[in-house]
Amino acid sequence: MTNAQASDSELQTSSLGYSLIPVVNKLQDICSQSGISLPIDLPHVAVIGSQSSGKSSVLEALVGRDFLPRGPNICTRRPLTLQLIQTKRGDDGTEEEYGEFLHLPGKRFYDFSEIRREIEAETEREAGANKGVSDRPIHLKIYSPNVLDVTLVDLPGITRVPVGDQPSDIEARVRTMILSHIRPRSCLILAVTPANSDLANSDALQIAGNVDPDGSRTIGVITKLDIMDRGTDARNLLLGNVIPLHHGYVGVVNRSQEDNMLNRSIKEALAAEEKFFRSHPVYIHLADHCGVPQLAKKLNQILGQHIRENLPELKSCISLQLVSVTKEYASYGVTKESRGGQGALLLNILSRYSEAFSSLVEGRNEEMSTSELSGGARIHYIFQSIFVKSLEEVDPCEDLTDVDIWTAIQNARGPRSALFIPVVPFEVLVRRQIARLFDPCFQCARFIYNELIKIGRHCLIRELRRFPVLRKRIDEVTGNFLRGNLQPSESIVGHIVEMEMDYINTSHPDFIGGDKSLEIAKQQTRSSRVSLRILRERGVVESDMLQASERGSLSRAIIVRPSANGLIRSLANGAVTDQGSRGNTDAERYRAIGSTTASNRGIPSIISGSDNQHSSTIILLKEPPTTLRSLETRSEQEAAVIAATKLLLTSYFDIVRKKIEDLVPKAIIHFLVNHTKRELHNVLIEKLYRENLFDEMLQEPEEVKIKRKCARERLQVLQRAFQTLDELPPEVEAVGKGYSFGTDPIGLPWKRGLPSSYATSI
Ligand SMILES: Nc1nc2c(ncn2[C@@H]2O[C@H](COP(=O)(O)OP(=O)(O)OP(=O)(O)O)[C@@H](O)[C@H]2O)c(=O)[nH]1
Repeated sequence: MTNAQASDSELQTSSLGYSLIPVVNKLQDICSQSGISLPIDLPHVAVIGSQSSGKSSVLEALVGRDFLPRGPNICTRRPLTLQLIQTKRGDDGTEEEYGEFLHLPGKRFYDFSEIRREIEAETEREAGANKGVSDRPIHLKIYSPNVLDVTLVDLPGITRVPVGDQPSDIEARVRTMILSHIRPRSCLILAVTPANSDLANSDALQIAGNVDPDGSRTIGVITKLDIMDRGTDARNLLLGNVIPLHHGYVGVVNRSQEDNMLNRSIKEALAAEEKFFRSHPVYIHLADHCGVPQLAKKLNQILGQHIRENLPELKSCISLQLVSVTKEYASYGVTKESRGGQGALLLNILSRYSEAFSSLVEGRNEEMSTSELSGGARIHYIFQSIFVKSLEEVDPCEDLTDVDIWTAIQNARGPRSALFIPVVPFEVLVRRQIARLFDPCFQCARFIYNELIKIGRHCLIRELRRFPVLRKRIDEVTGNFLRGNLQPSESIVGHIVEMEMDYINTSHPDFIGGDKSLEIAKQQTRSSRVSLRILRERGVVESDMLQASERGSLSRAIIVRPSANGLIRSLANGAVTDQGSRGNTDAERYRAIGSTTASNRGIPSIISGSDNQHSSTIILLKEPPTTLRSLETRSEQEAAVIAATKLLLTSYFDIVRKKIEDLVPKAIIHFLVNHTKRELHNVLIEKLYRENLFDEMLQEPEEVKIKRKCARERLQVLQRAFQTLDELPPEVEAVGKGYSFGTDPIGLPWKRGLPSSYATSI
């Protein structure tokens, strides 16, 4: 190693933050690659002390550059905020270093002595040329690849006696100015005291004590050890025996005024300082407390600790990113190139699809929605709240009028009159009502089919996004299979209804039976007629009601005259009418009949013969009409028969309804739902697991491939970042003396290391 190299390295190691630069660089790389902004805001370092105590000299030595005005007659009269900004080295390794003032934006100072001149000039612009002091800071940024991002503040020195343009309260003003800079907890205080003054009366320590009474952020710096009285030394001061300080003291030897005049470089000054301490009989034993490099080390430890304290936050940021990128990466699934791998992947997907289908149907789905019903719950809803509920609302006599019932009874009776309820019309009517159940049953099966289609589409929805061809084929196969299963379900559902229609089991224990129904019906008819009569007597029944209730008796007395087509119809006893006289509704029909009879009341034309000479010899019967309909008017007995029939219908329909409500869902579950659930896996494998289809099935869109690649790269970066944080060099080890700006790292998660799930090789 040459001398020049050696002194270069000495200079570097004595620089503030030098040892931390690689660590911070690493962290910055981690952050920029992970897309996180570095959550570390290093504390700023303020240098305070009495005038000419050597503050600027200490600062320069720490930065390793000559750029500050120094000298017995040149003092700091405005705060100087020096922001060090780390820049990247050029690709060819070049190191560009320059300064820029806030008051001269865009102007770069590559010559550091020019920076010094600008500081002096700017000080004069604001504070005048005659010792005046101003609290308006000068902002200087130094850009260099060799610095740590940290801010240093050089403050005017404390002075008691006003000189030049200084106001009489100069001491108070400077103290206020210093306090405003060092009060924030994030400020690290370098309290500079010259060794040739009384430490017990140190201005720096006294002011620092105001804002940092426990000394947790103050470092004592003793300057001018080289010009102490002969025979005295600062041993006790440096060891903290005079005024103890949490972070202790460091003694330094800066360039003297003579050195300045001789233009001694910092390098030379450092070498001289080292020689001084090494050759001093007292200080040689206090190596930890002596020299600018030692001061830089102490500061670096404190800054390192600060970085360390911020690591948990950085680590948890990276951790969060790791979780989300791991998830994203997993969502793109794995790719398989070999036939075997493809086959296994396809099999796996088909199995999980079938499993997901069953889970959704059975309500075992892990991603169960809490906002709406899904899967099996919807099937249950369709059965119970739609199908069963609708069936319960069916009125078995809804579209059966009394006329319909009576017509059926008459037809079944044939030419005879019957005293009891005939079985045939009941069966005809009940069958007709049961047949109404076909539609809701088929609809129910179709609803469930639609639900199963939806469930199928919902299975592996995310995973299959990357295999659009496979998704389409799976949907096709599932759809076809479901359609195939719908057929037997509909068929069995149809059979269930048909079975009910084919055999009307009037011996069913729950069936009301003919006798009982007639008895109840008679009671009902009688009581309704009685109440009708009472109402009529009270004048409550309106004319329409009266008309309706009296139709029976009226009709019995009516003999219908020929209608337009000349036919004569007897309405008595069985009440028939022809098509021509039939109105649209029962009421209209009745009115039409009434008006016809009004002009023909009396002797029917078929027997009157008054306008026909030969009528006494020939009795002409009119042809019966093509359509014969029953009238609404009936005797009490007949009304009871109708009511009884209705009771029978309702009773029997209820029995059938209960059975259908029970059996149809069972049939649909068995033939459609469960059969699909059981066989879907086999069907999918049979149709889709073909080696010649592997490539086609597992074809991914280009977009997915790109996204997977990006996610993998980000994941690798984050894993590396996580690991790097665990392997930070000892520069960021905690300083034993407990300097702290806040967070206590003990027990925080950064120590736990890389979660095993992220450590999986990609
Ligand atoms: N011999 C010797 N001289 C020193 C030492 N430190 C500083 N000096 C000299 O003391 C004088 C003042 O030094 P500065 O660094 O300007 O002190 P300062 O505290 O910044 O001064 P103000 O800004 O005016 O308050 C300069 O001439 C320095 O060369 C030292 O350790 N030994």
